[in-house]
Amino acid sequence: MNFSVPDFQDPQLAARVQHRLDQKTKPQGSLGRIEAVALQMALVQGRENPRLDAPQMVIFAGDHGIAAQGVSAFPQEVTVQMVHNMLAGGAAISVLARQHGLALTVLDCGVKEDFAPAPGLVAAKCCRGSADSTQTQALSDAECEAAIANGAAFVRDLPGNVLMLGEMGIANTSPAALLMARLTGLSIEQCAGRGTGLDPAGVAHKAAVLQRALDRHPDAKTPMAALAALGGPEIATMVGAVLQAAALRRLIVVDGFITTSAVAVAAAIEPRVLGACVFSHGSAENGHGRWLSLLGVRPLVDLGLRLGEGSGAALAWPLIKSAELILAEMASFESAQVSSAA
Ligand SMILES: Cc1cc2ncn([C@H]3O[C@H](COP(=O)(O)O)[C@@H](O)[C@H]3O)c2cc1C
Ligand SMILES: O=C(O)c1cccnc1
Repeated sequence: MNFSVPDFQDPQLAARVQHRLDQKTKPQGSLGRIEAVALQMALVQGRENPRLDAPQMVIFAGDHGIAAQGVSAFPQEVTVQMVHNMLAGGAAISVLARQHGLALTVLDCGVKEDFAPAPGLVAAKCCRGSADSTQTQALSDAECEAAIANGAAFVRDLPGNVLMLGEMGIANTSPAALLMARLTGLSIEQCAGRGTGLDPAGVAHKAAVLQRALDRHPDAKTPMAALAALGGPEIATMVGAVLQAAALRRLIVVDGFITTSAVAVAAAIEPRVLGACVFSHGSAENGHGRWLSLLGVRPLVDLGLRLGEGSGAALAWPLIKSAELILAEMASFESAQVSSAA
């Protein structure tokens, strides 16, 4: 596994782009975070005139053995059912992807059942669902490596220069919370949340289960060891996809808590990936805000979302697109013959 991710920090390019933004017909800095996103996409693409081409929303789907411990409010078969719903165009992400012209692909990273071939579905199984991490490693080392390679290979073949992260997998807030606890050192209570809608007793049960998983794997400390012991198929596949997308200078739009877990593992392996990531929203899931602060990043919007599926990334897409167009199309004081500040 060797991803050569560029150093997106280029002070000279940044100064040139900032100068261009400052010359546009507006008070300096008045477009706020939109200007920061424009600057970021220039640095990611390594050019003064970044353009966003064929954004790809990818739903990484997988199942989780830890679901057997009653850590989700929904049964495991919902993963398969929701994949069908997404392919049929009826899920939240189907609606939002259609609305915004985002190509939508479901990547089967390790759903328990097999799917018949279908338009918009790509098979990349590393396993048929992870094992229960309270009992054994969630993914064997070989499965985890296969998942990372699958994610990287998938992104290499993907058109466009924007990767938008979505996921589907009943119980996957559990591996995400486990990875958060292991990577940050925070207590499991600070990382585990309601997921699909557990009540307080359900959250307490989930935290107790997750503490057992952490205790079962005390030596899984490196990012790769933690990912295999505590993670899951769609998270591991996403880690490979994120590393590969950053290596290819693609902008990565991160959705909620689960996609953040994959980005955090990728960043623990190669910190430069964070430079390629735009975080769409602050999820209402308990640990998310805390994790984003520790990663030193700020989400674009806060809409009280707690769905996943890439829904927040899709909702933030128009803001990201606006940043591109402001930089590309807005006139300067000189070209529009507007007087600049006195
Ligand atoms: C109908 C339905 C649609 C969803 N779409 C995304 N998720 C989200 O909820 C799951 C994670 O929460 P937990 O860890 O509590 O199971 C993931 O599938 C995530 O994508 C859904 C969940 C449900 C029930
Ligand atoms: O933030 C998320 O990604 C999330 C939160 C709850 C349930 N599913 C996903």
